[in-house]
Formats: sequence, structure tokens, C-alpha cells
Amino acid sequence: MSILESIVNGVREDLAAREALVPFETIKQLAAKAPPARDAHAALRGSDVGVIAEVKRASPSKGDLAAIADPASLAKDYADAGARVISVLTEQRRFGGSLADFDAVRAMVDVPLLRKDFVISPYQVHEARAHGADMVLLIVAALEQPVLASLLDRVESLGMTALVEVHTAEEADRALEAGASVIGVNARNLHTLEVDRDVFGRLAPGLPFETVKIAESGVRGPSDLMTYAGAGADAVLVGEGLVTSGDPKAALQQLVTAGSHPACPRPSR
Ligand SMILES: O=C(O)c1ccccc1NCC(=O)[C@H](O)[C@H](O)COP(=O)(O)O
Repeated sequence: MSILESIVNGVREDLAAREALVPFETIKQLAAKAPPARDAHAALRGSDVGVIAEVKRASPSKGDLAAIADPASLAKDYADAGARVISVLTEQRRFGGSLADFDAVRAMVDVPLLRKDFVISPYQVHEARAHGADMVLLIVAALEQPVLASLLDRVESLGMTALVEVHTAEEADRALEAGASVIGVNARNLHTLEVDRDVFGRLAPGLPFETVKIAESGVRGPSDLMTYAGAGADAVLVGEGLVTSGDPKAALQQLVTAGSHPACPRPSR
């Protein structure tokens, strides 16, 4: 079984348990009552290269990364340092995240929030909105094409933005066919967990001009951001490099400064 399949199996079990407690109809009503979603698409389409800063406690590739005692305080640091969007991992078994982390962050910051999870069901989309998410991750490799298209429609029908994640040219074609307007190219191979930063540079030129392009994974400092910017990134998504830095706020400030530096290649629009 692949790592992705194993993660998704756990997600499916946890989802069934939550659905038994809060039925789909109830979560839909809660989502409908939530304040409107913030425009994450616009936030990411800046004239500089932006940063999506991630609250990431652990990962399948590295195990425990950081003891984040107060995710809200970390998110406040991210917001103060200029994060365009904050990503909060809510998958528990492999990433140590939770919806409680998400709620704490939502209560603290007004920046658009990405619910970062392995979304396989409409329930999770409404659940994300009910908790105040503005953006939802959809991983092409985890979804059959009709499911991907229908989840993307559902995310947008609730006023949120979908970050559609791809690893290959074929997945990028599927993302575009489904109607994705924000595509994340993840440098982390889901089979080997190895990070190859060159994947973004191979796939980005094949994406339409108007697509918002996010380079995900492997940013350890400003030079990685500059490299991704040179290959056409509108923004980078960074987790490990921030939470293991010892000073996430300062580390993020350095990235934000690099993204707006005159020498940094600008998104081409
Ligand atoms: O991080 C992992 O080990 C991982 C393994 C399997 C599936 C997904 C995984 N990570 C999710 C992500 O996309 C990253 O958290 C995100 O891109 C940030 O990456 P990084 O800056 O390298 O922590």
C-alpha cells in the first residue's frame, strides 16, 4: 500500500467517526451559517511572490517536527510577518494536526486560512467552511476525476478557493480539466517522500498564464523562494523550514522580504 493510500484510509476512518457524531445535514447547516469566506485567490495573486505559511507539527517523512504549544500564537507570528495565507494541517494520525488547531488559529487571525488535509468527501468541505476555512486542499493523486471535479465545484459553491495539488504533468492536466484556478505543484514525491524542487520548473511552464501557481515543499530559505520565483511561482507553501527554524517569525520575514526584493522574479501578469 502506498503512503498516500495509508493516509487516506486513516482519514476515512476518522471521518466516519466524526460523521457519526455530527451528521452531514448538520455540518451543512453550520457551514451555511459561517461568516463569508475571505478571497484566498486574490490574496495569492499579488505583484510580489507571496508565502503560505504552514502550522505543521509532524510529517510522515520526518516524524515530529516541532512542539507547537500554541498554534494560535504561531499563526499570529505568521500573520505579523506577512503570510498571505496560513495553512493549518488538520490530519491527525501522520501530521499531528486537528480541527482544534484550526479553530484556535481562526480565532486569532484574519488572514485567509487553508484547511490542509486529505479531502475525499463533501463532508470535509462543508466541515472546513463550518470552521471558517477560506481555502481547501484537493490532492489530484487521491481523487478520481469525477470526484475531483465535484469537490472543486463544491468548494467554490461555498465561496472558498481550492488549492489543487499536482505532482506530474498528467495530474496538472486533470486539475485544469476539473477547472482549477489555483494549482500547487508539490515537490514531495508521495511514493518516496523525496523532495525534488525541479518538479515545479518542469510543470509550471505548461500551466496557463492566468493560473495561480504555488510551489509546495522544500523551501528552506530565501534562495529556494527565489528559485521557485524564477520558475514562475506566485507563492510558495512552507512548513518545515519555518517550524524547525527556531524563530518562525524571523524565518518567514526573511522569505517575505525575498519575495518582494527587486531582484526577485515577479509573477508574470
Ligand atoms: O510532509 C510530508 O512528509 C508529507 C508526506 C506525505 C504527504 C504530504 C506531505 N506533506 C504535505 C505538504 O504538502 C507539506 O506539508 C507542504 O508542502 C510544506 O512542505 P515543507 O515546507 O517541505 O514542510
